[in-house]
Amino acid sequence: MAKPVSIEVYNPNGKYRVVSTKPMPGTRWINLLVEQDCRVEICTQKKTILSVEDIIALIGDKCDGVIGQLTEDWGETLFSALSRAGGKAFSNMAVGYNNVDVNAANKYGVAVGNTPGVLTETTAELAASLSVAAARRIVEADEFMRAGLYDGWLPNLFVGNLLKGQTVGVIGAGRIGSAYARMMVEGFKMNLIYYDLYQSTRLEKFVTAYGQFLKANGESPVTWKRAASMDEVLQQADVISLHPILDKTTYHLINKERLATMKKEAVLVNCSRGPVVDEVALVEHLKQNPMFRVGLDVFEDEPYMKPGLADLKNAIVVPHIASASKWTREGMATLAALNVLGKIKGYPVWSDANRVEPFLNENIPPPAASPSIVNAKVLGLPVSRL
Ligand SMILES: NC(=O)c1ccc[n+]([C@@H]2O[C@H](COP(=O)([O-])OP(=O)(O)OC[C@H]3O[C@@H](n4cnc5c(N)ncnc54)[C@H](O)[C@@H]3O)[C@@H](O)[C@H]2O)c1
Ligand SMILES: O=C(O)[C@H](O)CO
Repeated sequence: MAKPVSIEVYNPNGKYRVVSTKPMPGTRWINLLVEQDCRVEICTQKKTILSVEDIIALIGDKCDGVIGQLTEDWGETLFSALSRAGGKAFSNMAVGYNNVDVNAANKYGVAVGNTPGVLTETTAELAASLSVAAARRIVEADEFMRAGLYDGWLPNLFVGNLLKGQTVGVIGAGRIGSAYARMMVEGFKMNLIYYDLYQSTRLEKFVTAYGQFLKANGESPVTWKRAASMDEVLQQADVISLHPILDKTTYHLINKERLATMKKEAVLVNCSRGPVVDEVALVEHLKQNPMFRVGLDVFEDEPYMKPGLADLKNAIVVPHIASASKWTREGMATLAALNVLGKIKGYPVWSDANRVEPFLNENIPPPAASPSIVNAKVLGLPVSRL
């Protein structure tokens, strides 16, 4: 029998019951639900990762929709519980939804939402920050300073890598990968090599135009290349950032063999999902190659790190904060709430999940649509004409 969970309730007499498994930033998402006759219940349990049992208890006997988190296991058990409670909608408060079994949701006719776009630039900025921090050894130097070890400028103190003129490699040049590539190309004048299953024409045009601009101003132009294989990126790039989705094709994409083909002084950044990298192999590679550096936002067995990683000076580790800017997190909460609300109210699905800005403007009411439902096609949901 699941233990009772503590909750905070808004608009107790609302017609539709919407549950959020976590308190989320901002109040707009709550107001939007309340204005549309929802009773909003927010789980305030002091437990970071809720179990399936905890969430079943939250769903209860009657629940129209749930906003959940990437730490939760949304599979057959939870979708059947939600369906039994009359629920028709679930939204992750995240763009990645590898924690969700979409086939199970389809089976129960539950719409699955995610939150693309609003976190693109914020996540790319963290990947760029980790790239610079790793290349220039910023965290190591900070620790050295705080430890009182600095006793004067030295020619060899914390020498790192110059980014300008080097090659940045992007694996998974979707929304975030492309935004990161633009930052590194424009900000540090790096050349680009990328690998994705699809061509990113917009990104290529951007780099071409920027290269022409630099040339017209008497500077060396930047270049781009779409690699035929991921291995080409790993072998040629000086800084490599991983931005694919996590699925069967990207699990352990970076393994022992591939690490061995990378440059000895390369920088590897992961802001996608932990299991994209074989972390045990990475720890061994970092030990063997002290000038190889990594910046990691995500880990294979979150919240844990593989043994040895925390002791390595050539690794920068942060706790899955890539999307953690106030604007983005509030926007993610809004998109997740509107995904659920849209399905409850029978609204159509927004036609372009890459253009969610109209939902984020606080000065106007959001469009009457669900911003992003990943299984809309399978469920045969209508698409907005707006
Ligand atoms: N660390 C964080 O806090 C954080 C924040 C946001 C997103 N993410 C992760 O980043 C991922 C990407 O987000 P996005 O909005 O850019 O998604 P996106 O769908 O726009 O981009 C993903 C790209 O990966 C490519 N891809 C898929 N399989 C591939 C493969 N086998 N090899 C190479 N490329 C492949 C796709 O073609 C696509 O272009 C999310 O799924 C999520 O897991 C993490
Ligand atoms: O997928 C996502 O959205 C992140 O991991 C959290 O922002």
